[in-house]
Amino acid sequence: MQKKRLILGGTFDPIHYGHLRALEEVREALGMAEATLVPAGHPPHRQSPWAPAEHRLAMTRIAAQQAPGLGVLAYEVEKSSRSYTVDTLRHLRADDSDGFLAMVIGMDAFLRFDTWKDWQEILDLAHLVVIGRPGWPMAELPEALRQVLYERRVEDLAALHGHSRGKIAFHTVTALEISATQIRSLLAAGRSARFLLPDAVLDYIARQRLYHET
Ligand SMILES: Nc1ncnc2c1ncn2[C@@H]1O[C@H](COP(=O)(O)OP(=O)(O)OP(=O)(O)O)[C@@H](O)[C@H]1O
Ligand SMILES: O=C(O)c1ccc[n+]([C@@H]2O[C@H](COP(=O)([O-])O)[C@@H](O)[C@H]2O)c1
Repeated sequence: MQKKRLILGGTFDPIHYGHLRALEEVREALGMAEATLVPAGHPPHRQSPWAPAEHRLAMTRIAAQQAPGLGVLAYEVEKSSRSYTVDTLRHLRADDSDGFLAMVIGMDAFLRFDTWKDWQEILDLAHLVVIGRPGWPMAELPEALRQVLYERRVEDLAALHGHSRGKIAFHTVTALEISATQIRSLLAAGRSARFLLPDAVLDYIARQRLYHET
C-alpha cells in the first residue's frame, strides 16, 4: 500500500521540544497528518547513549502521546545490530516501495551526512528535509554535499510532493536552542529542566532516575 511517511531519527537521550517542534513544523508545512519518531537503538556514531535504548524508546512514546498523528517506530531499538539509517529506510521501503518518504535531519547532522553508511543510497531511498539549527552555518558544508545539493536541492517543501524520494529541501523552523546534552547536564547538577521537554517525560526520568546524580 502506498503511504506518505515523514520520519525524524535521533538518539533522543532524552527527547525534547527541539525535536518535537521541528517535526511538527515540517509535518504541517508538508500538509501531512502524521509523522514518526525513530529512536536509535545502538547509534553507530556515538560511544554510548546515557540512557538504555528501552528507556529512550519509552520516553519517545510518552512524548508522542502528546500529539495526534505522532507515532514511534521501534524498529531500530528492537533489532540487536547497529542502527544505520540506510537499513531502516530499506526496511520501510520493503513495505512501501513507491510511497512518499521524507526524513528530517538537523543541520548539525547534515554537515556530517557524507560520513553515514551508504549515504548516497539514503538519498535514493528518501527525501531529506534539512532543518536549520542555531549555531550550525551552511558554510561548513563539505564539497561532496555541496555537489549533492546542486543535483538534488528543490526550492521548498512543497516541491518535494512531485517526487516520492531523492530530493533535498531546506526548511527553517522556530529556533529552539535546546539539546539533550544540556538537559542531561542540568539534571545531573540537580537543576530544573522544566519547559525544555514534556512534563510527562520529565516525570518518567525522575521515576527511573535516568540522568540524576547517584
Ligand atoms: N533544538 C533542536 N532544533 C532542531 N533540531 C534539533 C534540535 N535538537 C536536535 N535536533 C535534531 O534532531 C535529530 C536528533 O537529535 P539528537 O537526538 O541527537 O538530539 P540532541 O539534542 O542533538 O542530542 P545531544 O545533545 O545528545 O547530541 C538530529 O537531526 C538533530 O540535529
Ligand atoms: O546511518 C548512519 O551511518 C548514521 C550516522 C550518524 C547518525 N545517524 C542517524 O542520525 C540521527 C541523528 O543522530 P544523532 O546523533 O543526532 O541523534 C539518528 O537517527 C542516527 O541513527 C545515522
